[in-house]
Amino acid sequence: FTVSQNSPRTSTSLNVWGDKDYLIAPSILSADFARLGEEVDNVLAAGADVVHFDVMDNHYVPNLTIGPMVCKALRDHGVTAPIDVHLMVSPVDAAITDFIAAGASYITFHPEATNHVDRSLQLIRNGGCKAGLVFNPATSLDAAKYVIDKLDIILLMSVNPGFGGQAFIPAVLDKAREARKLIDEAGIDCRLEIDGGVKVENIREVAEAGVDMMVAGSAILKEPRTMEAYKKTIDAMRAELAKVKK
Ligand SMILES: O=C(CO)[C@H](O)[C@H](O)COP(=O)(O)O
Repeated sequence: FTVSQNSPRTSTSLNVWGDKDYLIAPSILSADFARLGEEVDNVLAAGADVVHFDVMDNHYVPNLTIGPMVCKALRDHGVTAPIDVHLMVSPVDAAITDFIAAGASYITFHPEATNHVDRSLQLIRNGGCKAGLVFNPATSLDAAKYVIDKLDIILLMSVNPGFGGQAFIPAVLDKAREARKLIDEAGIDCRLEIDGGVKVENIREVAEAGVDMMVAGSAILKEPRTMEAYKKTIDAMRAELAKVKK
């Protein structure tokens, strides 16, 4: 993968970045890893915009998942949709470099996982990817203020990172409103993403707090694991999003 293929300004990701009010990004943390390619094909055929890819190192978070080889395997499998890599690793720069080479489209990391937030954001953008910071439920947005011109994504964790299937933490809705204000006042082209416990039942409330990129793992990728079942959930999410008051 060349940098230009990954560039948000030249790749297929352009169409799902600016043209849609809301992006739905199923988290493959909840996929059947024994048939990952098929699962990703099915969830994209069902209408997902983005593939959310959770990288956990058993150090920054208490779980161990997947790395750049799996990202490259999805590209080799034929996945052309944006791959949204959420790094739950420390340190971050080596992983950033590896994921750029592996075909990532967006890369986000936690500010407390690196000593050099500004430099790591530049590393991502210089690699042609969208760059973002991730904030845990109890972490303030302060770091975002100092690098706001280098952010394409602010990702709010609405669970403590490490595991899928946890309950949504409602206090994050206030933080979403704060982040939306920050983005709007800065006048930047920045998505506000949320991750953790998002379901058909709460997606509208999340959107009304200003979020425009929805990660959902266990709400979408579950039994019976068919394209039709995934489509039913994604369609129901979009129907809720269509009711959002602007
Ligand atoms: O980053 C994550 C956990 O750290 C997952 O993406 C997140 O939890 C999504 O799973 P679910 O929608 O089941 O809560």
